[in-house]
Amino acid sequence: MVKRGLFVGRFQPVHNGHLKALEFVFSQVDEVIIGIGSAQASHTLKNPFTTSERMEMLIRALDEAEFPKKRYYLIPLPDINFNAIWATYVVSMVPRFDVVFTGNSLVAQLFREKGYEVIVQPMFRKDILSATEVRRRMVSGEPWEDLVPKSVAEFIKEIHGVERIQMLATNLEKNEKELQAPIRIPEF
Ligand SMILES: Nc1ncnc2c1ncn2[C@@H]1O[C@H](COP(=O)(O)OP(=O)(O)OP(=O)(O)O)[C@@H](O)[C@H]1O
Ligand SMILES: NC(=O)c1ccc[n+]([C@@H]2O[C@H](COP(=O)(O)O)[C@@H](O)[C@H]2O)c1
Repeated sequence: MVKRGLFVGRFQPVHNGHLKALEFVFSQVDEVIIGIGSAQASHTLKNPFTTSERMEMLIRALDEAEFPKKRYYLIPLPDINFNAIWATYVVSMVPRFDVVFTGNSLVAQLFREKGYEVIVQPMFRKDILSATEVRRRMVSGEPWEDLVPKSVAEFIKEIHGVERIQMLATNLEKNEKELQAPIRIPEF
């Protein structure tokens, strides 16, 4: 029987750390189930991209890295905000798997408590290879392209992703300023 591994991330956006982690996962199992976490979320500073955009990034990045499509499944996983039953919920949403690969300690704990084998995958340059850092650079106008696969950088440009994040940041700043502005009591 094929050995399947589960790997969950939000991929906001896909970066070279994810690719390194996935290379490791592909070296350990025959097939990889890639869960796209917080699938309901988009258009916020923490989760700027839609699930369909994140899927497209994964497909292009995995093509670029020459992982054959028949070796992976992409499955959107909306949050349920209910940690005690999250692992059971994931099991109900994806095909059978044998082992979980993660660097997220909560994900590791929730699956271990349900009796699953969990392998903590190695981290690669976490100081710069994190989606938080990619988004920070996009907002501040710093170069971010080297942190993501070439095909992902091209796709983000195609969909005007940087403009979207910068707009979200501007809107947030504007809303914060409005909230801080003194309330004017109209004169009667
Ligand atoms: N630099 C990295 N090297 C290896 N694995 C990584 C790296 N960054 C994230 N991962 C793995 O990706 C999964 C989490 O995916 P996620 O999309 O949330 O990444 P993230 O960069 O931590 O995101 P964010 O910064 O937005 O919270 C975890 O299993 C984590 O171990
Ligand atoms: N209770 C829940 O809904 C629950 C619990 C654990 C992880 N998750 C999700 O799994 C994903 C894990 O990815 P991160 O490593 O980016 O946190 C996220 O989308 C996170 O929201 C959800």
